[in-house]
Parts: sequence; structure tokens; C-alpha cells
Amino acid sequence: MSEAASARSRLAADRAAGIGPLEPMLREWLPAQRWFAGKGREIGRLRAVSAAELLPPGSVPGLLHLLLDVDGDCYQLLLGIRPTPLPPALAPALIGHARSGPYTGSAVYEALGDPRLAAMLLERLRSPGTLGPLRFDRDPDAPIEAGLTPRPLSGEQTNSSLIYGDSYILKVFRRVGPGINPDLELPRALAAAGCARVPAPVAWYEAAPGGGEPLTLGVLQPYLRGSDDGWQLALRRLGSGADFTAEAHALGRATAEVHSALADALPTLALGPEQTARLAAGMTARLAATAREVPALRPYEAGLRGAFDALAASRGAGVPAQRIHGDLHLGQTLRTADGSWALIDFEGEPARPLADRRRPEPAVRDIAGILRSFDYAARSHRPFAPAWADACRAAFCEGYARTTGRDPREDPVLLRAYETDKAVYEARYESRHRPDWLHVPMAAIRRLSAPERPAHRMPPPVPGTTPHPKPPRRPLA
Ligand SMILES: Nc1ncnc2c1ncn2[C@@H]1O[C@H](COP(=O)(O)OP(=O)(O)O)[C@@H](O)[C@H]1O
Ligand SMILES: O=P(O)(O)O[C@H]1O[C@H](CO)[C@@H](O[C@H]2O[C@H](CO)[C@@H](O)[C@H](O)[C@H]2O)[C@H](O)[C@H]1O
Repeated sequence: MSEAASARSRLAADRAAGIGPLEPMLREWLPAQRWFAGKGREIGRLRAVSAAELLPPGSVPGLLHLLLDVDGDCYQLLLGIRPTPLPPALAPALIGHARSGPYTGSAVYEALGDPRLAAMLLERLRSPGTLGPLRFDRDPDAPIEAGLTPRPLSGEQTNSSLIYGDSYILKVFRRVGPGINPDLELPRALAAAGCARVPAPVAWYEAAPGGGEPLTLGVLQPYLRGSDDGWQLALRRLGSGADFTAEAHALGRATAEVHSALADALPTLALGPEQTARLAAGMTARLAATAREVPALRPYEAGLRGAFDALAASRGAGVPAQRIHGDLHLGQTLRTADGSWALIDFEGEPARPLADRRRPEPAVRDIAGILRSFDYAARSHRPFAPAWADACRAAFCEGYARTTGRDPREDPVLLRAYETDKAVYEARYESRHRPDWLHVPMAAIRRLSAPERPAHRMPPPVPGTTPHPKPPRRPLA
């Protein structure tokens, strides 16, 4: 580290002690952020694990990088520091005003909303090296243009993203933990394996506070300009009564390609009967925990457990497990300008511990995620369009089978267990984040908890026909 850098890092360490004065504003601001996991609970312990000024002291604006331990979860914050008043364009980014400590009299705000600070981050990513506790790294073979105009990605997300000149997108991870984030690990592995279905990371940064295992903090990847979010595209098609089976089939093929590339590139294993029973027990435990949290689920708990019991009882031969996407749904798919499908956001379910998300699992977990997504889309439509969802689900499975030779419907016990587990996850997700949507997974939960009804309505798609949404069988919940 250069002398100047080490002086800056000493200063940052000194100033970490000065985080105290920022604490009240952070306590107020954090729970309002979509990415903050501890919503609904009062914050107890809040302390800085690491604090680093990324610009020389006295710079205006200043940039403070924080890793905060909030009740045991570690969050990444990038704070801009400017004299008050803030320029009007930055007003929406304001967090608060420092009334004491080293930043007395300054406005503290979300640095990602400040184009000057966002541009500085891109510059750091272009030049590998360390800065205080942060290490910047990049793919030496991928050129990164300088001076691109940044803009924050609008819309609430699990993390925060910046788009640079429609050329790159930088994801700044919010809740972070030790170990490489699968959203860096898997796209890099896929790129090395030559799989073009996933944008390849071109630069990234990490931290190793206290010399421990590095935490992935941000990843820069090509921005797929002109692409359509699969969820929005599906809703548009539904809205105009149009077919989506060709896209669903192609998405099944794309998903299968990614699964095959991951299975080739990274370790796989076969889950024996004991491991499968443990898997089923994990699903049952998640169901029980969710039923405690989401009262609407309680009447269905016993019925849902049947799917997991069947999984535990069904295994003699073993279930293949591999690295997978982990939270696949239509919102994680992009139909690119050339009409092909790409998959993004390999972080896995944000609420699961990182070590769990990095374990090999049956690929059907991802398949169940997409199948659930077709149901979500159909239920967002008025009137509910079950035939549309059924056709898409079948087409997706056929596309998957076309590439891998294995149709996920041939293992209905495994598929049902994973679809049930996903619906339970969604019930918890919706009750925490979007209570107005809880009725969507609840409809699936009612269906999946009734063993006498067919688990999956998946008639084979009729090529070249347009499924017309039928009137609702029962009113939307
Ligand atoms: N490489 C990309 N090209 C184009 N758009 C992208 C790309 N990566 C992400 N996006 C857009 O950004 C949104 C958020 O990205 P995502 O990885 O899902 O972040 P989060 O982890 O915050 O949910 C996506 O829904 C998509 O619209
Ligand atoms: O933020 P992430 O994209 O990592 O995923 C979380 O949020 C998703 C909602 O934005 C949630 O997905 C659920 O809603 C989707 C429609 O908005 C639907 O297509 C998915 O099938 C459904 O699971 C996802 O579960 C959650 O992890």
C-alpha cells in the first residue's frame, strides 16, 4: 500500500470511532430501505465493522465506505458527505445532517445517487488495486470504457445497481457475508466455460475486514441494452391475450444450457437417501417456521408437509445435485435484443445464509422457481389466466427436456416438493415485503396442500395455437 493510502486508511480507522454521530440517522434510515432485512424489528446493535474514506481528506464531495453490523447482519453503505445545503438534484438521496463528530455541519447522503461519486467508483473498478480495506479486481481481457455517465437503476431491488452509459451495470451488494458471492462466482465460472447465457463479470471489488475471508461487495458486468425483463414481457403478452409458449420453451432450453454448463464447470454430487431425507426435513422446518410467522399458512401446514414426507420416502437411487441459480423467476431473465434469453442475479434467495446458497442442490429448484413465476404472472392478470400459465409451464419443461433429455415432470415427487418449498418461501417473502401479494402464493399453497387434486396442471402445449385465458374458476383471493 502506498504511503498516502496507508495514511488514508489510518485516518479511516480513526474516523470509524466517529461513526457514532451518524448512528441516529442510520437507525432511522436503514429500516426504510427495501434491501434491509431487519424490517419490522427495532434495530438493537449497530456498529461499524469497517469504515474507509475512499477519497483524500477534505475532498468535496467525500465518500465514506461502511460495513455495518446491524444485529448480526453485515450491510454495505456508501455515504456521500457534502457541506449543506445539498444541491437540489441530490435532495432525494439525503440521509441526514451530522450534528457532531468529524462530519459536523455536513449533509450525509446515498453516494450512489451522486454522479461524481458513482463515476469515481467506475474509475476504481478500472484500476485494480487496494484502497483501505477494499480490493478492486478486473478481468484483464475485458476493456472497460472510461468516463461513462452513471445513473442509478430505478425500482426497488434486493441490492443497488448503477448503469454506466448503457454499457455496464454495477451491482452494489447490500447484505454481505464472508465468502465469494455466487453472483460473482457462478457468472465467472460460466464465462470461463464459454456459456454466453449469462453476462460475464468484467470487474468486482471486495473487502477482508480483520484479514478474514473476503466479502464480495460489488460486480460490474455488461449491460444488455434493449433487453426485456422476462416478467414484464410475460405480463405484456398476457395483457394482450397473446401466447408466450414459444418464449417459455426457449427459456426452458436456456435454463437447461446454464444448468449443464454449471454441472460441467463446478462440483456435483448425488444426494443419497439420508441426504434427501435431510433436504426434506429442511423444507419441513422452513414450512414450520413460516407458519409461525404467517398465520394464513397454518391451516395448510399439515397438507403441505405431505409433499416433503413423500420426498423423504421416495429415494433409493439418489438425486443429482449441482450448483444452480437458486432464486430463478421471470424477473431474473432477460430477453435480449437478438431475441435470446439471458439469466441474471445468481445470488440465490437473499434470506438464506451464503454457505447454504453455495451448496450443490437439485436443479429442479430453479425449474420450480420459473414454474411458480408463470403462476404469479397468470394471477396478476384480470381475469386470472390459468390456461396461459399451464401452457407456459408445459412448454418450459419441454424446452428443458429438449436440451438435457430429462423432463422435470418425470419426477413429480421432487418437483412437487420444490414447488411447495418455493410457494412457502414466497408466502414469507410476500408477507414481509409485499403483503398485498400474499394471495398469490396462498393460492398455490391451497392447491399444493390438497393431495387429492392434481399437483400440476400441465397439458402439453399445442404448437402454433394461442391459449385464450378462461374465466376465473374462483374469485381472486
Ligand atoms: N446485465 C444486465 N443487463 C441489463 N439489465 C440488467 C442486467 N443485470 C441486471 N439488470 C436489470 O437490473 C435489475 C436488477 O438486477 P438484479 O441482478 O436482479 O438485482 P437485485 O439483486 O438487486 O435484485 C434486473 O431486474 C434487470 O432489469
Ligand atoms: O429481489 P429478487 O429478484 O432477488 O427476488 C425476490 O423478489 C422477487 C419479487 O421481486 C420475488 O419473486 C416473486 O415475485 C415475482 C413477481 O414480482 C414472481 O415472478 C416470482 O415468481 C416470485 O417468486 C422473489 O421470490 C424474491 O426472492
